[in-house]
Amino acid sequence: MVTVNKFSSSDKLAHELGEYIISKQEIALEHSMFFQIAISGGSLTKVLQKCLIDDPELAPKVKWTQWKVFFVDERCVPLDDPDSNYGAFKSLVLDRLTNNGTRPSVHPINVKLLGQNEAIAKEYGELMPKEFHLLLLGCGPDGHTCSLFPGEKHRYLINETERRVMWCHDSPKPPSDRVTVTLPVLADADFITFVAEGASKQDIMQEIFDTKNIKLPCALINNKFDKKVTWFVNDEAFTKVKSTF
Ligand SMILES: O=C1O[C@H](COP(=O)(O)O)[C@@H](O)[C@H](O)[C@H]1O
Repeated sequence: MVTVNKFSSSDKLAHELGEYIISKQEIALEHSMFFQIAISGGSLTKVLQKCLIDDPELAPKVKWTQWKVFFVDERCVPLDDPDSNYGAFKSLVLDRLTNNGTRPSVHPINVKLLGQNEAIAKEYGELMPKEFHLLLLGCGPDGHTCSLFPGEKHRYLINETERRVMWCHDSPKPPSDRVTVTLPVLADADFITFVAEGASKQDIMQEIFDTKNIKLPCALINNKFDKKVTWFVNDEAFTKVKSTF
């Protein structure tokens, strides 16, 4: 069964998520030189700013120089484009690390290859470590995560068993061209953690947790990797869910 942590406020959620990330950092650094993490874009980036930068208790505990940061999905746009997941992480997190000596190593997609999206995905898959200590994922109101979207048109991404990063074309959510990790990356990760907040997530939470509709990528991931999946949700997002955790 997946673990669900529910919070009455976004501030409490962010603090507990921060504690959790730091605990995973410590576990990883017991046996590895680096904490290898891959993150989503979207609303998650703001939560990361809250817990890793703005939280005075947690910020000093983040061992940034030992972090290797990758992206579970990225939009095929320049890094300074407002749609870039790297760009959002840079402006909300990296640029706020005032001391240059405390920066993580961050690995964006190779934007020199923009327009050759298959090549971007291939290169990014080769660059990624095989095993991540932690994946931090979002959940869209349609049940997508990373750039793994529901529906027949995008089933080629969910069904992939070999390639670890793939080009997602015709994304239903703009921008249309993206790259995304596939399920083999999730299978090899130590921990998979979702963050979902707000009223726009109410219906999809019900479908994921009550109906358990595995046509939705988030519900499929719950089903396949249940023991290592943890959700951080707020009460507002979980209002319609009847199942108890
Ligand atoms: O397009 C994307 O959307 C999802 C969900 O975003 P959210 O703002 O609803 O949390 C995100 O996890 C993914 O990385 C991003 O590319």
